[in-house]
Amino acid sequence: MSDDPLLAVRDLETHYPITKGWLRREVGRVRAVDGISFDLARGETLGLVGESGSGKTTAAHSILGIETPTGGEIRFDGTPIEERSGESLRAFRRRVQLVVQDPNDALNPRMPVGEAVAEPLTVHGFDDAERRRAIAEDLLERVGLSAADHGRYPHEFSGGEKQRISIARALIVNPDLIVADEPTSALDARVRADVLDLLADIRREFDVAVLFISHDLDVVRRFCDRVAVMYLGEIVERGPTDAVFRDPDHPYTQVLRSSVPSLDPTDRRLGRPLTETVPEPSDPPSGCRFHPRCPAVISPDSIDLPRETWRSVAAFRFTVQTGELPPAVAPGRDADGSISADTVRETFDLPDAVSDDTLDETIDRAAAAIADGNVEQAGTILEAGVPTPCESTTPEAVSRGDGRSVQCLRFDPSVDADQIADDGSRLGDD
Ligand SMILES: Nc1ncnc2c1ncn2[C@@H]1O[C@H](COP(=O)(O)OP(=O)(O)OP(=O)(O)O)[C@@H](O)[C@H]1O
Repeated sequence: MSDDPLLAVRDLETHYPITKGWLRREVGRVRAVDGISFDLARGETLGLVGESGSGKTTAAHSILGIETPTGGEIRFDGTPIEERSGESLRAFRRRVQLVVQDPNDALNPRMPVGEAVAEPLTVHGFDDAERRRAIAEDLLERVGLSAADHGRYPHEFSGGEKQRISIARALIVNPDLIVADEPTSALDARVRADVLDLLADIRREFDVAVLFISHDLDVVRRFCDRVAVMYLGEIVERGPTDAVFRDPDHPYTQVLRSSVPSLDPTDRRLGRPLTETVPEPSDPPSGCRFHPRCPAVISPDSIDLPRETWRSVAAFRFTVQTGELPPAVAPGRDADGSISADTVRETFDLPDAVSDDTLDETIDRAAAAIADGNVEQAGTILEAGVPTPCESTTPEAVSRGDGRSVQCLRFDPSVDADQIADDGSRLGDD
């Protein structure tokens, strides 16, 4: 066995072209995965979490060769996967198996489940039919079904049972890595726990590594040794699962965690995003991609405000720029249509005046533009008058010890602590 990690992903990039016209001219790119790196050791479980659209499935499909990466490198057992061909490629396809969210996608409705479980053996040249059947029956039992289920068809099983069958099918070729893409999301809560327990058991029994993809932090916390948090194609935080979820460093992880009350109902230091709109991965924000939504976005040197006031000002800017204004101030509002700049200030929890004169004038002008129904102009005014270092500087990953790292300017030693306006380690709900 080599010293290389089982899986080493470096600067992986998978962009999808956006094309136009019958010549299919490329007019842009969806940056679904945009430079992620991680290692997975033998027998380890790594969770890849993030909201829908953050690039988790694209990352998994790139590793499996279902999608072709546009950049970076993926090494499996020390060998770049694009260098594999012939026997080495066949071995890779055996050693890495996929379990998908909906087991119906993995099972042919007209094939008895025993045959479905045994099918990968056939594909990999295992000719002895009787032996194939015996192995499949053994696996059906090991995933909690019965050898006698061998001749039954998928429709005779519940969703949870079908997922057990697809896990048996993945295991039959004795893989080193299972990529599990939302394997329990389609199941109801009780069955989900059973299938997770099964996955945990077989991982130990078969000593198989698992790349576990999920938007469900609770599930990842129960199952994974380590976690990598993805946002808009990038990994923004990583580390041992317990440590990351107990005390997340990245505001995005804090926001994600705050949407899962069961993770720690006593912890009130929760963040809410400034805006709900997730930007398009074809046009990600500059600097830190989370900055337009980040409740801990950093104020520039030039603006010195109490923290809560700065947060309201930043929320004002980014909400106006997304164009999704609260109904009270949105263009086309009911009533007689006329509102004052003061109403705009009130709606956004902005004080009547802020201590910084230039900023106060910016807010006035933007509020007046909104009162006139000119949201775009207000956005332009705020973009120029309410800058943040988070939009102009791309954060590097900063090591936080114990195998943790975070990609956030709040942890960059060169950023002035005054700008962060708290101790830099967490969001407060103060
Ligand atoms: N074949 C494709 N062509 C163009 N864009 C794509 C393609 N597949 C995915 N995308 C886009 O890439 C981005 C990342 O999608 P991906 O499915 O990898 O995210 P995800 O985190 O797995 O989300 P989900 O949980 O919803 O599947 C999304 O904006 C998605 O619309």
